[in-house]
Amino acid sequence: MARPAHEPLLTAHDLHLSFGSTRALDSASLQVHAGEMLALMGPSGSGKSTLLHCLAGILTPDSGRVGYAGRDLSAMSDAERSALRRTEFGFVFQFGQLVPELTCLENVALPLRLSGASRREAQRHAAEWLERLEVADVAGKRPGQASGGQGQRVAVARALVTGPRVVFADEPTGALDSLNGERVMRLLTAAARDTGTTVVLVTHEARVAAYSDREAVVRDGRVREQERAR
Ligand SMILES: Nc1ncnc2c1ncn2[C@@H]1O[C@H](COP(=O)(O)OP(=O)(O)OP(=O)(O)O)[C@@H](O)[C@H]1O
Repeated sequence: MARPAHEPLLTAHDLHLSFGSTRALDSASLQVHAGEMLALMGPSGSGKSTLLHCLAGILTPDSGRVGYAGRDLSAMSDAERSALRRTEFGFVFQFGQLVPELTCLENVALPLRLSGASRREAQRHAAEWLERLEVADVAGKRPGQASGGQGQRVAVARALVTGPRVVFADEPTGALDSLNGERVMRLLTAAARDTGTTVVLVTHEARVAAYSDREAVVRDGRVREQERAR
């Protein structure tokens, strides 16, 4: 059934999550609309990554509800949640998401291969995405032979190659110098806008958040400032 256009694509409602005695989320609520790019900001340890992981169905909150496209993530089985992550979501992290033994091309082709695409088709599509992210020259290299900035652009290509509806990015430029960080953000933003992909981004850098449509500030496990339109 089609959802009304104004309904948010992703919602977190009153999330609580503790790790032992650490209260990581304390009544966190958030809404993300289809096609928007939202930056989660806030001090270190405030709960940004935990909130991102709950929205992406990687972590299950102790209480509260995460909704995606009108479905309740907490009501799904583990298998349903992992299928959703594989088919609808893409991920970019700060470090280590590429398989070191595979070439950059094979890394980008991997999610397509896992969804059943032929090797040839997957590699053709992967090569297009490497081109788009301006890293076609590292296609045959292993990630260890690429620079940090190139590696992150390969990671963005890998996150987008399956045509996800949402990309979750946790400090995607955190390990890069400012020039490379800007380049990753420029290309990620352009690709997301072209394809209408929703992006939820965790960053502590204002110049990275400046690429987003909207910023939400997480403090003490709660979203303190939301809907601050840019
Ligand atoms: N797996 C875990 N086990 C125990 N404590 C955790 C775990 N993950 C997060 N925490 C704690 O939960 C709180 C929130 O962590 P989280 O990583 O969400 O913060 P953050 O805002 O993303 O921080 P940073 O900007 O430093 O990455 C912190 O106090 C952190 O130490």
